[in-house]
Amino acid sequence: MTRQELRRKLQQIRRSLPQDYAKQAGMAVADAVEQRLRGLEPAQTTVAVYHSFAGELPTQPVIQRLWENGFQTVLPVLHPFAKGHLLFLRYSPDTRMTQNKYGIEEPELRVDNVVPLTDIDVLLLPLVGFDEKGNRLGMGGGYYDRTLAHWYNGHTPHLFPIGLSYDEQRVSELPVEAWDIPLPEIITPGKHWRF
Ligand SMILES: Nc1nc2c(c(=O)[nH]1)N(C=O)[C@@H](CNc1ccc(C(=O)N[C@@H](CCC(=O)O)C(=O)O)cc1)CN2
Ligand SMILES: Nc1ncnc2c1ncn2[C@@H]1O[C@H](COP(=O)(O)OP(=O)(O)OP(=O)(O)O)[C@@H](O)[C@H]1O
Repeated sequence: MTRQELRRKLQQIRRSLPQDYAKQAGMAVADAVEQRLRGLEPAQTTVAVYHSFAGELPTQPVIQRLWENGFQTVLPVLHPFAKGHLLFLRYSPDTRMTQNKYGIEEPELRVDNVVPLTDIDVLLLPLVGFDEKGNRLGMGGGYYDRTLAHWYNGHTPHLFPIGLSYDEQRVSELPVEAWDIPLPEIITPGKHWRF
């Protein structure tokens, strides 16, 4: 199967999961993320989250839990000029939001609210599929691949990436491209994967 075929198939599987199953899954992952971050000083720790869309595991419970614990959170925003790149902006309950070209909620772009990748401690990221080596298949924009490249090249010593996913999005082996960077960790409702 090609990447595009796999992407379509996995997206279809994810979209067909029942609503109550999705809700339980989101809560289970919120618990696991909370466990994983235990011991970190919340006020001093910045966690990049994302707003789920297109059948992704619901991240609202994760975001809610991080706020309850006092973590600093940021959300990805499509870069206004650099195609295929993300910016990360401060995100709190009173952040003014807008919708990007894909219909995903993101903070209004204000330069004061941009947080450099070097100031982010934990990068929670979406995926469409993953395999037993931590390889990741995304939506196809290369956005997170470009973000992960900074980490992989050692430019972000504090950053730690963790993928969030349904168990149903795992395949035994993904086709890998030169720019793909495997994730060190993925949290699903059923398992905490460390690669
Ligand atoms: N929740 C969430 N936020 C995210 C991402 C994500 O995967 N999930 N991204 C992670 O990169 C970025 C947005 N990336 C996207 C890339 C492609 C399409 C998209 O709809 N592309 C095609 C259809 C592809 C398909 O359905 O297979 C299109 O434009 O029609 C949407 C978002 C930033 N924010
Ligand atoms: N580090 C990079 N530098 C330059 N181009 C890149 C980089 N990473 C990915 N790309 C480009 O981005 C495009 C999309 O890549 P790919 O299909 O792997 O996206 P994805 O991982 O599914 O999406 P995303 O990371 O946005 O969730 C590819 O055409 C690739 O050439």
